[in-house]
Amino acid sequence: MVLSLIISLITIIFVAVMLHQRRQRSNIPPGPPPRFMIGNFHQLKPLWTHSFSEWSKTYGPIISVWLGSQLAVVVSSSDLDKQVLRDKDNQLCNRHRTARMTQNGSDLIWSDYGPHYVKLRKLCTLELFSFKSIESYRFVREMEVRYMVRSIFMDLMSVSGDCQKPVMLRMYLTSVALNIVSRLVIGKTFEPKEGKELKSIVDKETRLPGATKLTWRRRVSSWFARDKVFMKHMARRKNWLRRAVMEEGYGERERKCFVQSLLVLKEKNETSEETVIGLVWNMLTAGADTMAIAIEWAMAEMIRNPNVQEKAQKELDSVVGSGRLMTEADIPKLPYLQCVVKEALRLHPPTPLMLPHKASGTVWLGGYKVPQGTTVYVNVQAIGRDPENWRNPDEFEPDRFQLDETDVKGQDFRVLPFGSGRRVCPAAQLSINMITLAIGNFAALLLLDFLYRAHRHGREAWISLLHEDSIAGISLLQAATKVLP
Ligand code: HEM
Repeated sequence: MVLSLIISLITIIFVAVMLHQRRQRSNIPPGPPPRFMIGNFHQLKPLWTHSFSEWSKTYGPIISVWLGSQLAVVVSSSDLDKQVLRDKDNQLCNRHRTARMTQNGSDLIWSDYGPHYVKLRKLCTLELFSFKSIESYRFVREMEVRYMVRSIFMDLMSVSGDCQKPVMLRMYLTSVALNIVSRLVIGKTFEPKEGKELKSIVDKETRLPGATKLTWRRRVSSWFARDKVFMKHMARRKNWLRRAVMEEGYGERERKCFVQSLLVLKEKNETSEETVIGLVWNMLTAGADTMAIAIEWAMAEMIRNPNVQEKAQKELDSVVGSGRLMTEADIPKLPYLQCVVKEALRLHPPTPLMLPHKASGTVWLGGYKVPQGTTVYVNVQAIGRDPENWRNPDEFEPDRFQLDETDVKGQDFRVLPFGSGRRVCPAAQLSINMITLAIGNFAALLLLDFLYRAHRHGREAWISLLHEDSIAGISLLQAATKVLP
């Protein structure tokens, strides 16, 4: 009797769940058939953007993907990204938070759109990313880039004899980007020991559940162990931030910095320690890798396309000459170099799926239903390569940007490396300045000297440009590029 009651109850619950799921799935965009419980996890490649782009070819520019029981909708056309980021931005500007790693939304990146978010965004815009603030830190960027070019050069010179030791640009780029962001945010650079610990924390974070580079088996198994793993990781991250950012004599920084303004707000009880720590973490993690990846790709494409490199160098020669290094003041006079940066960001956006948005209510996109709570991804990598919008979309042709004043900061929906709308990257201008400055300095100085040196020594010279461990998911591994003429 009891047994048959239990069986009937289980059957009723099962049928109710199935009916609910079926209702949920009606009218949603098409997509690869999901499996019970795991959805499409088992089909996802380590770089999700690749799977999404392939599925879009089969199912169309708006697809459904099931991440376990969580529905995600991915859009891959400029018409649809306009709907997500402009027309229906107010219903799609919340964030999908996967774990405690996302600060429970007390920071800026993972906060839902609301009074807390608006307050933080305003603070960041005024204190960090205003025109005045960006200008006031110009000397820091120029100093750091020069220092980087000099250390690469010195390291190359120290390579002895026939040794073809590759130079890992990523190493220098990540450290220069981190130095720039940390000076901006906490008014100092990290000690080598602090920097090492930060790197180890970030590396660990990419291997935690929710990270994109896990196999589906590890993802599913770690899903169940997530609480314990997260708690341990978060405690480590918090301790590091407390030590490196908050405690160590924050009053004695080189100059006024963002964290000081945050701590004043905290003393007045206008913000919490969690938010201060969250914001600092946001900037350090959002800033360093993205800029490094963009510069690395721009360099890789210049070396793959000697005609582009030659044109950029000619422009630099005529504007900057050989007597000094390029500065940010030269950028307006270097239109071709600006096009090189735009083209690198079009073809290789460092965050190819942007950051996940969430539907705050039911939204209709392209005639399909997107239920409340759905995670929405914009595949900016696929959109930047859409043959509907771009001629020879897979080719690196900076000239395409010379014909018109195409914007890459969120106004033109065919190319959105920084996103668009309410959640657009607040550091777009800062990043563009930094990338242009870095490749201008590389192109003007490093490559020419490098070629000269290689030629003089009558041997091959190699720069290893890309490496495996890229957050944005660069698939080209260890591409050692031959640079002899
Ligand atoms: C090439 C460099 C960069 C690229 C391509 C990039 C790209 C992006 C993208 C695509 C988003 C998400 C937009 C959306 O969800 O709609 C974003 C958000 C964000 N980025 Fe960047 N970013 C870069 C550099 C930086 C730097 C240097 C910083 C800080 C110093 C930064 C801080 C942020 C923050 C705080 C957000 C969250 C904004 C919000 O949710 O309101 N980014 N970025």
